Amino acid sequence: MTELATPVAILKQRLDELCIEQPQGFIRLSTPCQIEHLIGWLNVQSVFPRLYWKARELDAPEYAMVGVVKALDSLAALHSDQYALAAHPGEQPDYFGGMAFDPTTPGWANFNHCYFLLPRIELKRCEQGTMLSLNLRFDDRDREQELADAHAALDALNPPRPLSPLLPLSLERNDCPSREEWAAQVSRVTQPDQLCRTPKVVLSRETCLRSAEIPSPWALLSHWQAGAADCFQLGIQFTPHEAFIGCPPERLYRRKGSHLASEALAGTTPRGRTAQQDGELAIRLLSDTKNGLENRCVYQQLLSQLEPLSHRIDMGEAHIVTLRSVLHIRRLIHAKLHPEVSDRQLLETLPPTPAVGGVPRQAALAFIRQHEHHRRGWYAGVFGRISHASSDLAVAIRCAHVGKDSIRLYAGAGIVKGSEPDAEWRELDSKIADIMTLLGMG
Ligand SMILES: C=C(O[C@@H]1C=C(C(=O)O)C=C[C@H]1O)C(=O)O
Ligand SMILES: [Mg+2]
Repeated sequence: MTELATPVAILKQRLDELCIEQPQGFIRLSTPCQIEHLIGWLNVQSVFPRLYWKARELDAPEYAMVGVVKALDSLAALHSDQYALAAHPGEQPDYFGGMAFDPTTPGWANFNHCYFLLPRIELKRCEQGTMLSLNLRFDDRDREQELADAHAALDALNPPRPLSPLLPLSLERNDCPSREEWAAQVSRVTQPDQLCRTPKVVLSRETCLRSAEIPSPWALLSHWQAGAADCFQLGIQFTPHEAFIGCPPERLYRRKGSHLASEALAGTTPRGRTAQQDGELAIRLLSDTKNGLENRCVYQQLLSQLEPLSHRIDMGEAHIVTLRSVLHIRRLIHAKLHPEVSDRQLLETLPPTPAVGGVPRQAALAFIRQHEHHRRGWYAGVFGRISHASSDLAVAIRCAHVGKDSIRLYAGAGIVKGSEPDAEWRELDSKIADIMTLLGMG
């Protein structure tokens, strides 16, 4: 018996026992399992979608899932699905997925603007070990069909295999916008009359790397995450030849009951070569006017949006977050939400934050729609886990779209008074440096 065969056999037996009962609502059948490397397991599954999620705390559980019990393509549908299941007593499910940056513009092929799924098969690894779960529901479908689908999902599971190493690639790079176009866009935003209308616009770049041989997105994510332990780690794949992966450092929010944690993460400098240089750069970053303004735009908007939703809001001091290639300024925000505030309301209100859009929001988005020529798709959107009891969502930056013959890397920079095109271009490069190094292009 392999590390998968026994747990699958146990779940099948539990499923057969379930047939005799009269199950209602949502049911999760779980059993311990020996699988250690979740991404390696995900890489060999044949069912889509495949999804991976880990929050940025070092002890956060890791989730890998395949297939769907139900997929929701709007926040309204997600909200009513949660509401329907909450009518049945017992456990409530976790939903996973994300949203595009701007639903009013064309997105990526095969990526809905909004997509959250209740997974069919879920592997969850935490400090106590790994659990394999089979999810089912009986409130909105034919019982026999649901049992048959669940059986088929177990039958389709493949045992894990080690991921292949990343081989050196020959990649051709193309930036959109080009360096010259970028300089023109930055100059436009920093014109005094434009700054009066939009004090901050986050401009972005798509770096397209082409090659005849593209590595598995899961192998890429596995190597990427090894150097990004203190970041969120995510991946979603709807079809065999395209996936969205990333290791974002930024939290949109985490909600536990009515306690909300959010943050303003904005203001950047590339890392130094020594700890002493990093220390000096950190002091300079915290006192820098341009970077301070980038951060202030984010927290001011978050505070004003959270104000009507909360009893109480607290914000911490500005501090430095040290990542592998960059330093950022961050301020943590905590709020006690009014009891009726839902994830739907939070997700309809907070994104896109000025960390990825700008201020004022609508004018900044209008500028981006007019001047950016690439499709952001799910880059700078939202990605994470939602449940009745708690939710955790990342701002989907430091991400890549992995296609059949290309890897598209995305990076943005907050353009404000004092931004200079060359320095902001270097900032974009420092934000993709981790993945570029992995690809042998560092
Ligand atoms: C937009 C991105 O990052 C945002 C922009 C930052 C900046 O300009 O200093 C820093 C962190 C994020 O707020 C990105 O990484 O793509
Ligand atoms: Mg910046």
